[in-house]
Amino acid sequence: MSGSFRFYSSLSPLQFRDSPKMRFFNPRIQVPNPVPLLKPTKTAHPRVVLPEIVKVAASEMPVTAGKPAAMAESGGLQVDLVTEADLKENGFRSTRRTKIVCTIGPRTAEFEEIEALAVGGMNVARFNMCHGNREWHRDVIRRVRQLNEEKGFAVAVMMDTEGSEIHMDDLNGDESAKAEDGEIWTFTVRAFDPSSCPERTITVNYDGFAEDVKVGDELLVDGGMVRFVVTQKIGPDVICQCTDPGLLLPRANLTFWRNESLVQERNAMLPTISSKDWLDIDFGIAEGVDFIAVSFVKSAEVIKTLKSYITARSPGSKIAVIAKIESIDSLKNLEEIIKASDGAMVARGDLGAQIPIEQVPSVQERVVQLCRQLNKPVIVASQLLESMIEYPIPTRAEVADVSEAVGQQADALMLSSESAMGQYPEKALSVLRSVSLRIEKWRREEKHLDATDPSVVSSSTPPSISEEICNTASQMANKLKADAIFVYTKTGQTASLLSRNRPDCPIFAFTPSTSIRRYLNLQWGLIPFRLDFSDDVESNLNRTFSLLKARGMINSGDLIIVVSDVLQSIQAIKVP
Ligand SMILES: Nc1ncnc2c1ncn2[C@@H]1O[C@H](COP(=O)(O)OP(=O)(O)O)[C@@H](O)[C@H]1O
Ligand SMILES: C=C(OP(=O)(O)O)C(=O)O
Ligand SMILES: [K+]
Ligand SMILES: [Mg+2]
Repeated sequence: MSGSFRFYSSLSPLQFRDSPKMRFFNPRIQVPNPVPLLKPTKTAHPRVVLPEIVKVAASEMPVTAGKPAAMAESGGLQVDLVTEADLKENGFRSTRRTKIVCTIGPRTAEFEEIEALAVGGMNVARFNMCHGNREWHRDVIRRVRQLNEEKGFAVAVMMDTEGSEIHMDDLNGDESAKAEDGEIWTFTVRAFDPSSCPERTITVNYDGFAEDVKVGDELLVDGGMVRFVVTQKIGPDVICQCTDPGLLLPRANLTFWRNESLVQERNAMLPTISSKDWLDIDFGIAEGVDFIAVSFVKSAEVIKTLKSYITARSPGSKIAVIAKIESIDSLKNLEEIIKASDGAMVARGDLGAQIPIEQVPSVQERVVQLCRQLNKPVIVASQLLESMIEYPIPTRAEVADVSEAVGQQADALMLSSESAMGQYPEKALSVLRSVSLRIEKWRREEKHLDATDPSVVSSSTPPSISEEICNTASQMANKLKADAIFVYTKTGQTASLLSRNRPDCPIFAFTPSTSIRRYLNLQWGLIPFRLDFSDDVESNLNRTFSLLKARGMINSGDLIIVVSDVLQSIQAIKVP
């Protein structure tokens, strides 16, 4: 305890303006407010003079075109090779290794709100096609693009499909409905005018609903937030009695269980990608999203189909396909699914409604490990900071859950309702950020004490040259205690292979493509920059040294391991 308070002792805790009682000492974790601390000092280099916490936090510092130049003048750095345009184009940088995905919703859809998330460290903005309409999504996605262009961010856009899940409809415009213990409710596929919908009646989106359920089945809303037992079936109406009361929310997901197992009848045959999803995918391709996350993937086939579809529709497109692991069927085919995909998401919300909840942590661990082996980025999603939808500070248990995912070295953590419709999106983001930085640092220190740490990744068979180069470069960087790895990469592949090794130092990745830059922004430890490569290798090196020196991210005398996928080489260089 004293350790953590010493760590933060020079900081003022956040001012909890919305909750007067929080102004007094609160034993729950104190989150440093990054903003006032991060102003670069005019006279000296932040990395040299600031205390430890600031040294870490300074990596989250937004750098605008003007500031580094001013810093550079006073610090005597040579920025002659770095143009203002380079600095602007490559705006905000952070050396936090764990990336953050934020779901954008009504609470975070305005330009200023998205900007606040980007400044707060959002790497990927996620759009859930379950909610809103295409016009809404189009407008907001364009705001993210505009922000990237104007301020030099590399926030990637992820579109998440609705999928063929069974869910309730929109509650006729009501925000929620309360189901009390013992009450009788009807779930039906009938359609009603909003004004004529009978009381305690919920319409369901899946036509086969009444055929699939049996009297005696348990009906779980949102994975068990509210429970019913089926007492009677009358034509398309399923009559249920409430056994666990609670709030019914619009479009809440429905599963039914028989003898303590998930019921999979005709609903198991629903297509993973529905007709509406295909239209959403066309929309995503047209809007140039960076990632498409596919809900309720059951097998590798659907991923392969989607990837061929994207290639046919948009040849040369770089849209990456992420498999959401949330369906019970996906667990049987995990390896093939992940191999076929460009990444995976542990979608713990629905996963916890499809398998017994106590099995979710082991599935998470398995998926994270498998993705690392197969060199695919992995996102741990849902309920990380659920209480922060309402409260400005997380529970200790939530902090422990976040720490676990960071300790597992997942590529990214995701906020859902916390950022989409919660009261404290920026605070939730700041908790993910500070917990990530703290646990990453702690893990590096622990590793140095533990000589047996087996963080070397196995090679594939047959071995590939780039994989061996990246494994060796990462080991070299660790052994020589290098300050950074620089990688010059055209396709991003070499950068991914370095990230997969989870080296101790940050990996600065330079690529000529803005879309690869955004794609790399999801991956652990990569700090991607866009840069036109010249044919002269020496000049590329000097330009990137100057660029990062001007930002205070490296210093003269630092040891850099340089990897290039064009030359297939490793070099160890001291920064001039
Ligand atoms: N585009 C949107 N429009 C309106 N509400 C949204 C939108 N995206 C997310 N939300 C809200 O945020 C909540 C959390 O988002 P998410 O986790 O993506 O969805 P779900 O709860 O359906 O799994 C949703 O239940 C919904 O209330
Ligand atoms: C991320 C998830 O998917 P969605 O929010 O789309 O239900 C989940 O189920 O955890
Ligand atoms: K979804
Ligand atoms: Mg889901």
